[in-house]
Amino acid sequence: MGSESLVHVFLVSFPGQGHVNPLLRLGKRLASKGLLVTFTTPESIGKQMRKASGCSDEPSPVGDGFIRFEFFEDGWDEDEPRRQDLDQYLPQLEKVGKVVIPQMIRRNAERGRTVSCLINNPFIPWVSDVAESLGLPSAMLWVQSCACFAAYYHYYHNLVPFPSEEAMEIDVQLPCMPLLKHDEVPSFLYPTTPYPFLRRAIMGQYGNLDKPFCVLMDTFQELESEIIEYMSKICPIKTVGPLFKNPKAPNAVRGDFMKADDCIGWLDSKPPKSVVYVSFGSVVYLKQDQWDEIAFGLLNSGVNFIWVMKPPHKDSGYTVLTLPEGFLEKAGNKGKVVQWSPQEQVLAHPSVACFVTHCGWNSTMEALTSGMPVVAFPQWGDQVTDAKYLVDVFKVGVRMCRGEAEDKLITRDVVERCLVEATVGPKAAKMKENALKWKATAEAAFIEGGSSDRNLQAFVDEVKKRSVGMDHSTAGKATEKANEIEVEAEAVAAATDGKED
Ligand SMILES: O=c1ccn([C@@H]2O[C@H](COP(=O)(O)OP(=O)(O)O)[C@@H](O)[C@H]2O)c(=O)[nH]1
Ligand SMILES: O=C(O[C@@H]1O[C@H](CO)[C@@H](O)[C@H](O)[C@H]1O)c1ccc(O)c(O)c1
Repeated sequence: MGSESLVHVFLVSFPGQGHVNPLLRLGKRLASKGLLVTFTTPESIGKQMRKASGCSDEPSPVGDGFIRFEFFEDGWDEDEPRRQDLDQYLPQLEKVGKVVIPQMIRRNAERGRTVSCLINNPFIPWVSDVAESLGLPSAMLWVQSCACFAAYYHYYHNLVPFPSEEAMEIDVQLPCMPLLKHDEVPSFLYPTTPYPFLRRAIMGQYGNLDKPFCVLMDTFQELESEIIEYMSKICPIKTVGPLFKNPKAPNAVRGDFMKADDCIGWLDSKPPKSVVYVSFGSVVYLKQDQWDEIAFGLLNSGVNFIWVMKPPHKDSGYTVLTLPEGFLEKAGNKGKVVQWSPQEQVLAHPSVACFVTHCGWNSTMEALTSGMPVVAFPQWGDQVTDAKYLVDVFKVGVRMCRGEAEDKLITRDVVERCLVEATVGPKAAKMKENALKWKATAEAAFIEGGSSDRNLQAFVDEVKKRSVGMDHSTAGKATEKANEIEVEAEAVAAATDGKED
């Protein structure tokens, strides 16, 4: 069957690696169940994805369906530095996205690929407005834990007290969740957060929560059972994780912004469970003095290690981190420093003993699903909550710090102690045992007939059912609305021309 006769879903992603990965993984899962999937995000990232991962606008077969990429211009010059400032970039994305996404949908309809459903991830809640204005069904993929989803929900609706300027250090008790200390609540909710624009973006999603007919989540029933059950009574949640595992679609289609350095051969040469993998994801940058302490902690512990040292974006304002003098020589063949790693493969490698992680939700799910114990080094956002769960609830981790808000230098001795605790002795063995249990539970969830697979199938069936009503007249209505939006946008642009920067 050609791709054009398939039901078509259109995925719109916030341009961050930790957002693109889960949405693209969802896309591959949907494609493997027989849908045509178009994945879009701004061209500035599309350009990187094309170069590093070969993403193309031609449909690639995935299982019973297809996936293709179609990027959009965000209205700014190629090297516009304001893209690194989300306070400015998020409103720009909304302004442009509300015009160009309907145009893309109309073009697709004209080419025989009528869109039946729009799916977005958080930070770009306006996609639900676009869907509504076009009369299209929509869904949202929540890319963090259900625990964080619940925390934001209770904050948005003012259901329990959260830390405030008057009471900064209060603990937070949410239903069906362990007591969160003040610094274990997603840090965008702290009154002092340096990222209020991300709180605004997430709150925008909650303001729009009545629009998607389904909230998909990259978690699984058995991992967060009580809170999932609780929140499912309030929102139309479907857990579909871990999304990074796709039995029917191997890794051919990927969305990395940077090509991964090869380190698998090096790992092959190391004994089983002898390597510590260190990565802080795609957005966290530590300070130089902290970097130095980690470097000495790694050397002093004597472990083998792979350390990801990604270069900062030129407009990010971060200075390039350096390694202490003579570090690489002292580490010799015990250590490998890379700019970007093939993380899924690294976590699955038998030589890797543990993962020093910033606890982003993707890294958390990938570690749990790979049976990999962690050393938790959270910084901000959901990471501080994920660290709490990894250590105290899932019992697969040692805590190395409490987050950026604490503003505390973690010394080389603490780094060394945590690395030893996570790799040798009875505590390490117990954490590994727990991690392997989570791996087995995760596998049972995503294989055919498992809880996540059933939810995903139910979602696909619902999208197909809703698409039946979407005959030519509905497609025509979408085209008409897209035309109206375009005309309105042109009028606004003409009226404001020259008045803006
Ligand atoms: O060297 C690296 C570092 C990270 N990742 C991937 O990048 C994503 C990072 O997402 P996460 O939510 O953990 O953190 P973020 O980067 O969003 O802070 C995960 O899927 C990782 O597997 C990777 O492939 N190579
Ligand atoms: O929030 C940003 O990225 C990460 O997203 C993950 C999924 O929500 C999350 O688990 C992880 O902790 C986050 O680091 C993000 C923030 C700012 C920015 O400029 C980005 O490009 C991404």
